[in-house]
Amino acid sequence: MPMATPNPSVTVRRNPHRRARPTPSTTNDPDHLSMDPSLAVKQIRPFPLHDLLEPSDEQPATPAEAIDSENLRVFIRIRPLETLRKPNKAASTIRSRPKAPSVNAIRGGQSKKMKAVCLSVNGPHSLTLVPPPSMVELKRAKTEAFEGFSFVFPPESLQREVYDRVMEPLISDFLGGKSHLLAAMGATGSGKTHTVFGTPREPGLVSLALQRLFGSNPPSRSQCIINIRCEPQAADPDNDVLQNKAVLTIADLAGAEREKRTGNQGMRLLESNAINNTSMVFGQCLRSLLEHQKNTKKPLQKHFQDSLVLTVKSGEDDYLDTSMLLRQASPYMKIKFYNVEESSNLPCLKRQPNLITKIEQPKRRKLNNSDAPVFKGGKHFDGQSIFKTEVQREQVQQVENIQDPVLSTMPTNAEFQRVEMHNAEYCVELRMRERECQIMQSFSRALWNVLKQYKQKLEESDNTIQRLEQSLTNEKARTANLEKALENLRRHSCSCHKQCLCSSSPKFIADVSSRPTVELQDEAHSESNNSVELDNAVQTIKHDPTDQSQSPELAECRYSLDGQSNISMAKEPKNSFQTLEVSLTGQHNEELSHSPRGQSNISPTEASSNNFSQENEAKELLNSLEGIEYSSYVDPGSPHSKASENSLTICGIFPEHDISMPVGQNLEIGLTSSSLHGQSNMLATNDPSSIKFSQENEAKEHLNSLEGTEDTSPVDPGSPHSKASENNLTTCGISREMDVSIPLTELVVPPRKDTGCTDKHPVTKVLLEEKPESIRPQKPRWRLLPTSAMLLEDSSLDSEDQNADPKGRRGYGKVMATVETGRTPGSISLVHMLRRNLQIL
Ligand SMILES: Nc1ncnc2c1ncn2[C@@H]1O[C@H](COP(=O)(O)OP(=O)(O)OP(=O)(O)O)[C@@H](O)[C@H]1O
Repeated sequence: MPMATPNPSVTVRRNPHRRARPTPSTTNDPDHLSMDPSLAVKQIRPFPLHDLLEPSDEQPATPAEAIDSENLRVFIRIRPLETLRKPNKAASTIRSRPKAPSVNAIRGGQSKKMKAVCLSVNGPHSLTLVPPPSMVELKRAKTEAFEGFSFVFPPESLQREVYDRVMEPLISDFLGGKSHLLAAMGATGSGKTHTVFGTPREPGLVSLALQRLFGSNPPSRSQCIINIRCEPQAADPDNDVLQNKAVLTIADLAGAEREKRTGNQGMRLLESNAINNTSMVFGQCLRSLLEHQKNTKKPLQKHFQDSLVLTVKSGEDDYLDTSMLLRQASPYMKIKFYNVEESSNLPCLKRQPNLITKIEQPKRRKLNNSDAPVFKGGKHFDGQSIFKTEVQREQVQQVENIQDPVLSTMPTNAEFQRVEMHNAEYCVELRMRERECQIMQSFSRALWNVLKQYKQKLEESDNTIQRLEQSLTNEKARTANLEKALENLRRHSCSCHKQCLCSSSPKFIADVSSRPTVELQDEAHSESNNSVELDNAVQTIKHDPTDQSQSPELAECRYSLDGQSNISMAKEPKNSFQTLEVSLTGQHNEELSHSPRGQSNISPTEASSNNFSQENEAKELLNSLEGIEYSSYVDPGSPHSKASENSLTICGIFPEHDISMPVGQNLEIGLTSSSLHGQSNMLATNDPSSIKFSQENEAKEHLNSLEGTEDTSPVDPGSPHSKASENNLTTCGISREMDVSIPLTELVVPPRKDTGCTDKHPVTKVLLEEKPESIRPQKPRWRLLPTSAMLLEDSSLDSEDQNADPKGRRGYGKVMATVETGRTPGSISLVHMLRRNLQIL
């Protein structure tokens, strides 16, 4: 019972292949597949090659055609399926496919695992392509028959069989002096390489040909073109064969690949595209030959035989590849050549790329240069003249005449190779460049983004820097304002103290004139504190002598210090000598003036300063204060000495390198109210080694009378200054590293009974021993009280009783002591202070 067929129609592929028409044998008999396969093959109409090759206009054939002509030989070899078992001899015979299921029956029946095939060999020159049932159902394809092949090798054909039919004639012609080309063409994996090169066990065409010629090893896969050139060894007029340089070209072309099947990516994909392009170019070359042969005036001439071996796979999965190849290669069988014997002038007829280029270039130049004048026959025409056009036409005709024989010549094997290689290389290079461009674009984009980010960060950094600079400027302005405010605050504080002292107490005024440095610092004696601290000074002013703006202010600066105030005076190092004047007037004013070297009268307040004009004397004073040589000098004739009757003047002139008085020395000045002689009293302590008192005699007398002690300080009895200030008690002391304090009202000395000082200057001696090595006093000891309060203060000489009594009773005790001793309150207070300070009691 005949089997049902899904596709009763069979199409015979013709050129143009799109005009497929049903096979005549199947148009009227839908059950033709049920017939005997041999009958079915017979009913398939052969490929109408002659109809296609027939010229449109009936013209006599060229002499060459009449002499010798043959078509391009196209072989087809069907690769066996992997699971296909080698069929037996009977099954391998060429037979038609009666119906679709019978295709499997041809190969089937032997193994259930066998794949379905789409190809069936109809005969030695034809085959049938059967689409898969799925495509048939969708009516997307139908069965087609292809015929006219030089030979169809069934899957079971052997390598040797292929060689004998395909390669052996070429080798024979090659050895006879003819060039040939053999190319294997087909889908990937269809068996091109296997056919061309084969394997060691099954050598291919090349191997067998080389064995025939020399014997050599086959090359590797992929696209490979082998040119075997026959070189004449010697000129032999009798042997025409060796005079020709015959070339046998064997090409193993790259197989067309379907990307969906291969799944190639990246470089493999690019390579696959190049391979497909190569196949396409090769097909275009063959199509060009096919189209060219329609021109009967210019028949294709060749001097060698070309052959093409098509390799196909017969599996259903390979239907598309096989169909594509068959459709593409079927028209190639119509290519007809007119064989010509290769002669010595043959190269002249071949395409000469260099010659064409040389000819075409001047033609293009002249054609493009339309404005160039053209001379002919002595006449001149511009670029638009008709004569010029004729000349150009002649030139073009000349070029065409040159090209005509070239175009009429079939491309040689080398030209095919060059075209293929060139196109392949060009495609690969083009894609590589595209890829490089893409990479460079990506890199440039990334680099641009990075640069943009860096630029943004840089702008942010600039903005931050600007903000910081602005903040710094603001901070500087704020700092300047704060300094000004601090300066104003200091001035205000000074003025407040001054006002307070002026209103209620004797003033202590530090008057800084030409060297208005209140704090004196000596770098040469940096280990000591070169300050003169007036009690617990809180006012410290540094003055830059170069700053003129400060001079007037500081010159008038008067520091009125109470018990918690200090004035530190520092000497600048490069001054040769300086003068410190501490003057106590009758109004209890003290002025400190600090002047540079050479200025003896530097105190701006004449009533309160004594001047030293002689440096030598100042040095002596300093030396005597240092225990070596220090002497003070008071100008007896100075009117200032008379004006400062009730003042104590301590003058020191400090040599440049031996600023001993202020360096590391502190001056303590005890000031009491005018209790001894009804006038102002001063008590000052100085270095015990050398002190000069202006009124030392009187002071000693008072002290001796009060305490019974002796002061052996040298005093110039003839000094008019001493006479002028006879009513003052002046005790000056400059002690190293000791504070100089000026209690304006009361000098409170802590009792030091254990002090057994026998020095001639017990006051300063005690102070020297009492004071610690520290630069500043640890805590304030002096209180600044108004004179009136001091007068009412307890002046009891009994320190123990005083300490024992409560504060509220001190005044009472002082009054009582005054009554008992018959001393004035001022003297009692002075004695009290001396006792406590000097630890005499
Ligand atoms: N006629 C044949 N008989 C047995 N095996 C074959 C035959 N043809 C091809 N093969 C096998 O099929 C496989 C693929 O064959 P081959 O490499 O020659 O294909 P190809 O067309 O050259 O592929 P590509 O285009 O990728 O180079 C090989 O393993 C080869 O041995």
